[in-house]
Amino acid sequence: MLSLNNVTMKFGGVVAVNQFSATIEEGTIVGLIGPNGAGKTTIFNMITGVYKPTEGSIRYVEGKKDLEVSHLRPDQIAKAGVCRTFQNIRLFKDMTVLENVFIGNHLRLKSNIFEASLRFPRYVRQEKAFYEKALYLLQKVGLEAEKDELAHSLPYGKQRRLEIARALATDPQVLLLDEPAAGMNPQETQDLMRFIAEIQKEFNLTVFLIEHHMDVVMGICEKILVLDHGILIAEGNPSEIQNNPKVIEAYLGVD
Ligand SMILES: Nc1ncnc2c1ncn2[C@@H]1O[C@H](COP(=O)(O)OP(=O)(O)OP(=O)(O)O)[C@@H](O)[C@H]1O
Repeated sequence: MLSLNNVTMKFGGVVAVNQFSATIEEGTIVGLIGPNGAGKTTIFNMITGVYKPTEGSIRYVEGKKDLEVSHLRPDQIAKAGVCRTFQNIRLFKDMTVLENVFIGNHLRLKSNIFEASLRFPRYVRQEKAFYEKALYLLQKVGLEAEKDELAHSLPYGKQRRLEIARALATDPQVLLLDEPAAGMNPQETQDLMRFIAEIQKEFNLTVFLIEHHMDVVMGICEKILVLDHGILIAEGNPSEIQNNPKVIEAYLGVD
């Protein structure tokens, strides 16, 4: 579970996020929507340690873990099980599809550099397991046939899937997706929705996603949070959000 309590983020005079409180329950898919500049990506940046909130707390509780995320570095947060994709795709463009996923595993590597360079049995075993896992994830995202192609040669929709596969390779418990359907055509968007719902079940993930495609948000999210000018103006299930006058005025009505 992620719990944000009265979180505020100020950049100089700009209050990007203002006293934001929300809970993202374990095993759910939650959407974050709102007009451009509402503060959505800033919330992701605080959850992943890119920014430290000016005020408030962000707790990540799962099993025996109970962490104050705002005290941790981005790598510590990723290692604790919170992983993300970015609004602008950030792949290793000159690496192959398989290498991109393989690299995601390295967060979980147990061998040290000495064992790796001498190819100790423990390292070789791990490498083999990672290779199989990377292949499995590529098959899951429908990119097995492209495994040896360079990441930048893939069409946009497939690059987005690859980014998700790489994030999954880190064994996250919480997956943050920043506009996963951006730039996708309606068919790719439909496929992506199915895919997110599928991986959520299979890997028992908690998914928190920012998205402008309302069909994605309304189709797969159990709960939706609506942000406007850094303030949470509504929270509810898809039909509650679609019928909320404040949301229609701030966002849905003007789309
Ligand atoms: N590093 C920064 N320095 C200064 N201002 C920032 C910074 N990051 C974000 N902001 C400002 O904070 C506000 C919220 O931006 P943010 O990117 O979080 O919005 P968003 O809801 O994700 O928008 P979009 O849908 O366009 O991606 C904006 O006014 C933005 O200019």
